[in-house]
Amino acid sequence: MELIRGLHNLRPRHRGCVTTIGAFDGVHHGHQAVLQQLIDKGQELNLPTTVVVFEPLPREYFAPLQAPARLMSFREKFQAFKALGIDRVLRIRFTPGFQDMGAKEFIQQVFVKGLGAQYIIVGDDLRFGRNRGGDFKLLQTEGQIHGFDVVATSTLKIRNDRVSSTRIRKALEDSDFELAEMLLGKPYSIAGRVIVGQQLGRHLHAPTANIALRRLRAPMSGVYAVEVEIGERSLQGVANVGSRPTVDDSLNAILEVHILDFNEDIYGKKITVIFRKKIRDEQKFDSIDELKEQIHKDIDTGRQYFVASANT
Ligand SMILES: Cc1cc2nc3c(=O)[nH]c(=O)nc-3n(C[C@H](O)[C@H](O)[C@H](O)COP(=O)(O)O)c2cc1C
Ligand SMILES: Nc1ncnc2c1ncn2[C@@H]1O[C@H](COP(=O)(O)OP(=O)(O)O)[C@@H](O)[C@H]1O
Repeated sequence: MELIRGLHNLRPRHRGCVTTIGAFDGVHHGHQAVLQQLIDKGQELNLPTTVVVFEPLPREYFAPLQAPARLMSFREKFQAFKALGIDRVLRIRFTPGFQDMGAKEFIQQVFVKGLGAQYIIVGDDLRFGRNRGGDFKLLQTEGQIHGFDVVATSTLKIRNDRVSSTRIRKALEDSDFELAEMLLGKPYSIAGRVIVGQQLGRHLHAPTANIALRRLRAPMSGVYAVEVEIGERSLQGVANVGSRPTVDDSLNAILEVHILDFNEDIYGKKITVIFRKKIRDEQKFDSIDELKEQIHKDIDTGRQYFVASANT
């Protein structure tokens, strides 16, 4: 799969495709249905599939503090598109210059000149261009002029309700990992590289592999029983998602996982943490000793959870 970094990197060979545009946060069941429809259409017309995404998301650009927590990083999204069999991803950086582009100009630059789109599938609530002036209708009208078809995505419902990134964020906040998995079509996970922390964990007799969350503010916080994938191995652990108020006052969110019965150096390795069950909320302790005692209780709770779930 090819990543096209910005409109200025579009070449004549990228013209002629079927395409869709959106945030695709989570690449959930609803998104997967749209992407499959796109792949089918591409095969029918013998054209490559191109997914257009904004990075950062418009809401993150305009109101970084109010923007909802993301379900996945761009890297994870890219991997999900790749796994589904999408041919190309066009990543458009939201910049001050870009935000002034009018809706018709957007259609011209992106779909007509840039991609030579033959078929576009979008949500009927899509808004684009300066002041969100462009909508589905405008895209259809322009399609008649420029010769491309525009179709609306159909709504996918699970448990009597629309599948959406917002609903998944809510499920995660409620620690309803079963519902989140049903909506996502896969268990909710966070993947990243293990970075060096304060080297305190080993003194608490609970070393923790730390993953920086960066732009990915996690959609939930607390202590969880988790599965950890390292390469082909699947291990069990307990994780904390939060700002570690007892030992750090920076408020930077981090994901830390103590892997059960494990003693290897995994700095720099890529790991995937799958959330299974919430154990408790994060707390600020008065002393490191209290924190240590609680973490060891969490480890016991995590162990009991995995023993019980193996027996059901
Ligand atoms: C299961 C678990 C639960 C944790 N709970 C809390 C907590 O409630 N409050 C807190 O401030 N830190 C919590 N932490 C984070 C610890 O403060 C942190 O892991 C420890 O300071 C080691 O940091 P280091 O990896 O940077 O050395 C938790 C960590 C784990 C693994
Ligand atoms: N059971 C374990 N769970 C997680 N990491 C472990 C474990 N055993 C050893 N490690 C290694 O130790 C490191 C964590 O040690 P720690 O003292 O918490 O340091 P840091 O503050 O750098 O995370 C991990 O990044 C990993 O390489």
